[in-house]
Amino acid sequence: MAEPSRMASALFCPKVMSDSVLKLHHPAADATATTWTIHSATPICLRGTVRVPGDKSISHRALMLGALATGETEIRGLLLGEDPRSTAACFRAMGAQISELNTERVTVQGIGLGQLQEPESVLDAGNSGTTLRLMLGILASHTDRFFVVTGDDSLRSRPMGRVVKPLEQMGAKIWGRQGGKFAPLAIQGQKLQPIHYQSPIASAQVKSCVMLAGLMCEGETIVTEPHQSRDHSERMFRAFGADVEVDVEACRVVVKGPAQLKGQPVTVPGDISSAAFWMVAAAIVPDSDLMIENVGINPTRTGVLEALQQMEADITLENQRTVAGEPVADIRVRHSKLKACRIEGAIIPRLIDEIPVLAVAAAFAEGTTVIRDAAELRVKESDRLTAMATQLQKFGAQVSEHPDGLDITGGTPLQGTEVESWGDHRIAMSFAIASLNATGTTTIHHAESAAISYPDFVPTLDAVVHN
Ligand SMILES: O=C(O)C1=C[C@@H](OP(=O)(O)O)[C@@H](O)[C@H](O)C1
Ligand SMILES: C=C(OP(=O)(O)O)C(=O)O
Repeated sequence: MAEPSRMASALFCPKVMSDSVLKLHHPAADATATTWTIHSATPICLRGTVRVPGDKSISHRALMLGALATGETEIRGLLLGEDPRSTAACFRAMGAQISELNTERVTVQGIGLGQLQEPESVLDAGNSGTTLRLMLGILASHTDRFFVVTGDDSLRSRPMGRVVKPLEQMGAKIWGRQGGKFAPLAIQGQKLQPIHYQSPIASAQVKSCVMLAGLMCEGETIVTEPHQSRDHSERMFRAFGADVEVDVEACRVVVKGPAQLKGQPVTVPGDISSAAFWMVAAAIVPDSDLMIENVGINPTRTGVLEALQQMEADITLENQRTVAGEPVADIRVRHSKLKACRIEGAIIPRLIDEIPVLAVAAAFAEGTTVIRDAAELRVKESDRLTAMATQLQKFGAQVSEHPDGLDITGGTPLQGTEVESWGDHRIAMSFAIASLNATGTTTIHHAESAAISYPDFVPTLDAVVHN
């Protein structure tokens, strides 16, 4: 537990802000878009307690496995972001009974492995790569049923060949744009054969897609990857009764099928990817002290903690515990002087979604932070390397872009500016954090995307900012 006197200052610091630091408006030309204007006229600090929303990866998997299991799955702490909503809508369209989504309690009445119904229309994964790629592994193995899947402009430009290729090796029949490389994709379900797939990329989406297809195969479906990616599927498959073996050293997973899944209670921990915004905010804004409660600290996700600790951020983990098979802690972060670090190699999949906000931390760190082996960021919701390089430069930061990373030299004071987020949630929220320690006003376009993973980002920011 935290030292009591410091806890008290974190929890009970009086809030004196009279007005919101962040203002929203909808540009006349596009009522669906939201622009954020953040004004840091007087020195601010961040204080208090934050409870981040449920983990996005675990939320998707709980809905999917719940739909494939027999019996009821009860989910507590589900993320109510747009991405899990897309997953819920797709599985409802295939016959799963999913109650109204809320954070308290969602129930999924599963219909059993291989029993999803052919949907009457196109399945829309929205902005969510996880929904589309994981769902493909499930649909491909549903014999005698036909599916068409698509997504928004961003998702239709993201590579699907990485999951289509192993599924085709298993016998799947999939058609799509450019020979199956891009959605929309059409799938004619087949009886699949198990394979040993050596994935060229460390991707939990690729691994999970093949594992999901393997659930219905007879025999061992094996996936190896160059570095270990997040292991939420492995943990949840086991909890639902599937036979899964993991060799962490060899980055290898074996699924023995056919499986029988049984509905389970799932408690979703807070998302460390959402917590990362507050960790960086508290680390860079002078006089800040934030307690971030109930954060999932699964070791395959904690690269952001290690990177920030390497940067000499003042971080302590308190109240460590295990909730529904996932390690959880409260994370306290206080402002400190940051130092540059190198982020590359095996840690990259363990902090892949946090690189944009780590780039913000680097802009305030002494020395040059080097990020490499992160070319995957070019095929996320936007090209996150170009987005961070070009827009941080507008703030006055010294950033150079490399094919697989960034060099960021900290120390130059940032100045408020006008930036584009390309409708990418992680980019929009990263710039909001940068603006807290920039002088003047920052305008962030297309920030409505925050609702993809963090619908309450703006009220949470307002609650913790003090001056
Ligand atoms: O499996 C998952 O839930 C995810 C895996 C990651 O993608 P990749 O596995 O494609 O790197 C991550 O970027 C994404 O936000 C969620
Ligand atoms: C990359 C992300 O998600 P997805 O691939 O599911 O769209 C993300 O949330 O940062």
